[in-house]
Amino acid sequence: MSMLRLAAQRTVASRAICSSTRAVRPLSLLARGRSTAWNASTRTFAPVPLNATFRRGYADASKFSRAKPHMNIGTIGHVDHGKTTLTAAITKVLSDSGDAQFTDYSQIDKAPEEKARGITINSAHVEYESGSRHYGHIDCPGHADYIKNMITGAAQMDGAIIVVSATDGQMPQTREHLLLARQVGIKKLVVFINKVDMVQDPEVLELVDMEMRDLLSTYNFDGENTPIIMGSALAALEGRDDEVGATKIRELVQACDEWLDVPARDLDKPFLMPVEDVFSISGRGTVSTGRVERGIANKGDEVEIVGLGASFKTTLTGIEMFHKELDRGEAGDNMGCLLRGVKREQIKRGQVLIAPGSMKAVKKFQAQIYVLTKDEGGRYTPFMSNYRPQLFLRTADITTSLSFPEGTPDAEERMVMPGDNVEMVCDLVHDVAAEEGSRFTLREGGKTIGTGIVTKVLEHA
Ligand SMILES: Nc1nc2c(ncn2[C@@H]2O[C@H](COP(=O)(O)OP(=O)(O)OP(=O)(O)O)[C@@H](O)[C@H]2O)c(=O)[nH]1
Ligand SMILES: [Mg+2]
Repeated sequence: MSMLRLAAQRTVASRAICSSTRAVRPLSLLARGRSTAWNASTRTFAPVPLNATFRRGYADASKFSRAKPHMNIGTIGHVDHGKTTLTAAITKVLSDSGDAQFTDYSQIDKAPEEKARGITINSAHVEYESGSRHYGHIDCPGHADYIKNMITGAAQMDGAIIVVSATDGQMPQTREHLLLARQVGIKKLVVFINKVDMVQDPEVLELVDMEMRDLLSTYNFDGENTPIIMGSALAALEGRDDEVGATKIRELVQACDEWLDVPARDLDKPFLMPVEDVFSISGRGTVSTGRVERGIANKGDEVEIVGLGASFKTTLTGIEMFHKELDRGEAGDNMGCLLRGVKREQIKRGQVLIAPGSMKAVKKFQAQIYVLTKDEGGRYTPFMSNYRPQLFLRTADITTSLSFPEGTPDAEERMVMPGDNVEMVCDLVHDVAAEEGSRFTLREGGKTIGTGIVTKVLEHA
């Protein structure tokens, strides 16, 4: 193991990563079309401005087919382990059988800063099909500075592929992403041990495999039975060494088909879609994108926008998914909604679109919180009442103060230690749509320090 760790440290030390904490808007399915869009007649991606893309969607988009069940998955894992290469490789291998449009690496990491630094910053959406499913795939950033974008991406996934490099073995964001995946409700993962072309010693691969199984179990995934595929995303992308390249990609997709479950969709519950991103389309209005968490929305339905100070109603005048038009969106869909008469400034990430009256914004709630230990990437030291971390709930990111519930003896002197499970009161700076059972993550200074679940709403907005 020491060899692996040493190799890992070397790799990290050798990476020249300038650290920027600039907040970056994630790309969304529609944002992806901001610079390229699939042209069915020429079978190529062509540069198209966003506005044109969305308008074109309405002008000539074909209908989205529901012939195969739709599932949202994506790539997570430590920086540089090959998530984007794997994403591109999947579309390449599946495009050979006509089940995907090849999306090259440079079309996924296409922002100038991503290209300059060779890392993913924004999560990106691609789509492909297996024999039995239609997949929406979100490629997440691995760099610790962009965990915020990773959380937003992972929050939309029903299952995930965790990529780990055979040369490094598990690394800090391998662990943190697993924990966050668990927290946002991902139940099953498939592991892809990448870069096997760079490892000659089979024992090293065995060790990475064993360690990943242990780690999965630590975070309450099924470590014993989770499929682990070993291959080389780069070989597959470059069309060489089939036995570690294309063959392994096909095995990976098959493992996703067989192991990851399409979750039971809450179609009967009232509609809820967290806002992931917002665009303004001149001449048409404002579009909000996100994954429908529950329920159904039909074109023409009234929806309410709730959270971050907003609460108003509007009409859904259009629904689009992967540039194809829909008459209705349902739980699990990753879609864009055209909203009547809403200005771009009126809606932002962190709010939700809901069936009118089905949920309220809250300012204060009681929650059961688990505080991560330093080994889990959390705090080294305890904290006290009035501690103020960032609270991530669905796509919202809000400062909260934490205090002990009324009546707690010696509340002022009480300390919360890393590893503690505590009941605390969250008093939010802005209101957010939440209810009992809503899950959230607490972060501070670039670290995940806790996870929690709302147990009782104390104050509505
Ligand atoms: N030798 C080898 N190199 C690989 C393989 N897969 C990816 N790489 C290289 O590893 C580097 C990082 O790959 P990316 O796909 O950008 O990694 P990533 O996980 O998306 O990185 P972030 O998104 O920044 O977290 C690139 O130089 C790839 O060419 C592989 O199978 N073998
Ligand atoms: Mg990447």
